[in-house]
Amino acid sequence: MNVTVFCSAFDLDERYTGPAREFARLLGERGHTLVWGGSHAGLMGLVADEAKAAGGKLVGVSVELLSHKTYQGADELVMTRDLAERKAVLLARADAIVVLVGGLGTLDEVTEVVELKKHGLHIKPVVLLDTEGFYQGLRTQLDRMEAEGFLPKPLDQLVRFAQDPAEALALLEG
Ligand SMILES: C/C(=C\CNc1ncnc2c1ncn2[C@@H]1O[C@H](COP(=O)(O)O)[C@@H](O)[C@H]1O)CO
Repeated sequence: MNVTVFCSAFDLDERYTGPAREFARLLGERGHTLVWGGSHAGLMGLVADEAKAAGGKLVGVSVELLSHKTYQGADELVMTRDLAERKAVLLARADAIVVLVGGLGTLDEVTEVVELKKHGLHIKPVVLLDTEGFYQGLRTQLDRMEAEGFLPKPLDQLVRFAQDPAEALALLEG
C-alpha cells in the first residue's frame, strides 16, 4: 500500500518523535511505501530514515521552493512546481493518508484531503495519529461541526483518529 504521510518539518521532542518513528518502522516492516514531502527536515526526515531502515520504499514529492531540503536516498523523487501541485500529487499517489503531528503545513495538507473527500472526490482513508492528544483541539472543532450541521456526512466517514501507531496502521489496512 502507498501511504502518504503528512508531518512536521521541525525537530521535535521525543514524546512526538517516538511514536512517529514507531509508525514509520511498522510501515517499512509491513512492506508499505512511504509517500511524503520528500524532505530531510525535522520529523519528515526522521520518518523517512526509519521507514527505509525497516525495508520500506520511499517516494518523495518535493517542490521547487524547498528543493534545497530534498531527502537524498528516496527510491523515487517527484519534483512539483508549487505547493498546490505537490498536495495534488501527494493525494494522487496515496492509497491512504496518515497525519502525524505537525504545524500549519500539515494542517493545510490534512484540511485539503478531508475537504476533497467531503466532496466525494476521493474515498481514501484519512487517519490522524493523535500522539499526546495533539489533535484533541481539532477533534473538538470537527465534532462541533458535525453536531451543529456543518458536515454533509458523518465525521468518521471523513477522518478517523488513532491513539497509537499500531491502531493507525490497523485502520489503514482494514
Ligand atoms: C523547517 C524549514 C523548512 C520546511 N521545509 C519543508 N520541506 C518539505 N516540506 C515541507 C516543509 N515545510 C512544510 N512542508 C510540508 O508541510 C508539512 C510540514 O509542515 P509543518 O508546518 O511543519 O507542519 C509536510 O507534510 C510537508 O509536506 C526551515 O528550515
